[in-house]
Amino acid sequence: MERLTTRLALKNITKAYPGCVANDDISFSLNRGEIHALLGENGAGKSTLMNIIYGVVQPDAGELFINDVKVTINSPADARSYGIGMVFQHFTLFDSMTVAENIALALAQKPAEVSSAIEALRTTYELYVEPEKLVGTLSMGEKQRVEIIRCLLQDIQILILDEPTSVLTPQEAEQLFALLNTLSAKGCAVIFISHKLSEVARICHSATILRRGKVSGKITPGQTSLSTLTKLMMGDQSSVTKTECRAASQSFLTVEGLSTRAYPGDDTALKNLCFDVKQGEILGIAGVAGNGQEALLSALSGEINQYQRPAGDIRFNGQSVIAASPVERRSSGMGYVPAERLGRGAVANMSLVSNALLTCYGQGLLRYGFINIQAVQQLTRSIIAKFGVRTPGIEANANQLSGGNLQKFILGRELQQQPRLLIAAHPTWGVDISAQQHIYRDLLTLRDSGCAILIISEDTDELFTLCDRIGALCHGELSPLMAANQVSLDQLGQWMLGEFAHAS
Ligand SMILES: Nc1ncnc2c1ncn2[C@@H]1O[C@H](COP(=O)(O)OP(=O)(O)OP(=O)(O)O)[C@@H](O)[C@H]1O
Repeated sequence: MERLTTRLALKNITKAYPGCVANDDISFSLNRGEIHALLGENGAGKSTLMNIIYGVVQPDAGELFINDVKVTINSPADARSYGIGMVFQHFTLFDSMTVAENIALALAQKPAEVSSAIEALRTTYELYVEPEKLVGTLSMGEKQRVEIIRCLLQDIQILILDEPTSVLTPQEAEQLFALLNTLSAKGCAVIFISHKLSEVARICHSATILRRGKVSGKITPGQTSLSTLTKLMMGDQSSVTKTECRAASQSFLTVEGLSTRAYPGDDTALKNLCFDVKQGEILGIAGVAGNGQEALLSALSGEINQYQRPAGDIRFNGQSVIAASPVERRSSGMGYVPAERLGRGAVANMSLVSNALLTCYGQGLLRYGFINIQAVQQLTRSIIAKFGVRTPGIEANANQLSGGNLQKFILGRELQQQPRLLIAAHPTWGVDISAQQHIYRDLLTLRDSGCAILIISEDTDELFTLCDRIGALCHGELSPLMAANQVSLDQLGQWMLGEFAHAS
């Protein structure tokens, strides 16, 4: 008998962690075909609530109902048996297997059976990825489609998407919106977590706003203006207007003929990259993840092993640093915000105090080889206060912070050091609008104080808001770099897809 999930309801859900109540008496409901946005500042409790619905986290109190019958969801497998599927921000696919093999694993079927099921979805939803393609060769948009296909083939009727557009080109985001409308028309409900209010207003029928673990409002996005929506979430905010760039003629970062080799499991190799970043300007490099961004970040930061040393040259203020260690590069004035927050940007099971010390040790925190612990604690408190990091305290471990709050901490730690060159990957990834505007202002102030800033990001809105010059990386090659006000969103999207003249 076909199972049909037509209504999900949560009543009085509460979940506490040491030092914080992540979900405080939350009630929420979702009907067949509804696209429902879940909004809220960083640490508001969105991921916790979705993890409860998907069976990853158990609530301390409260009840879940499917079609008005009380249920307990103990695991993701339980959730899927009730027709609930989730696509996480970080995809859960095996790169070395084909699309059909990946899906077959989840369905316990043969890849050939899956291939014909994929064909069937093509006609119903205009949703298709070639079953024989290796997942490692797919774009982020295609990988996301594979995740959605996998959900639909498991008869999912409630689809949870966690910040789904943060990894897509503008063109891929449009395709996703069209798919969500089709899914909704066919009765599938969607929970859409996003910090981008314009897309919420465009595609969502309803929205729940969380603030500090509680429901602070329920609204109809299409009938609510963007400014009202922002105020409901954050209170009054003025958005950042980019000031005129007064870049010096002198370059701080010069990259010449930078090429890397690709090793199995590594990001795409870089092919003969040439560019510079001047003091007092922000250069933005767009691109869909996996097109060489990781290789470029590693080459610039020096976080690379000696066998992977790139060809070509990198100079900071005229001095070659191609053979310099990350520590030496930092002492020449480099600040660095890597894409990966846990593991690269911060050590997961170390306290915020220890994580602050990791890169700020040069700020007078060490004397005769001893750590001045009071000074480190004071610095940590000041980063937390200045960047509005929500945490139970300075001794909390990095992995106890919500994604957005950890991002604020890592960026704050680097900005606090007043670098002369800042290399930042996706600086406001997962950060709420209030914090985002705060970070934009800080980056522009840093630029105006003469810092050279390189931003590598998938978020084109962010790049257009901040950058003075802009370009894109695709298959390890760099597009032309042009003044941001001379480049249209469409043009940047084409560059992100590799449509530009290639360097010989
Ligand atoms: N495993 C955990 N241990 C301790 N505290 C946690 C844990 N997971 C979440 N929290 C805390 O619960 C609160 C809510 O976090 P959650 O990740 O649900 O927020 P969010 O709204 O998804 O935030 P973001 O937009 O930054 O991803 C935060 O204060 C966070 O620090």
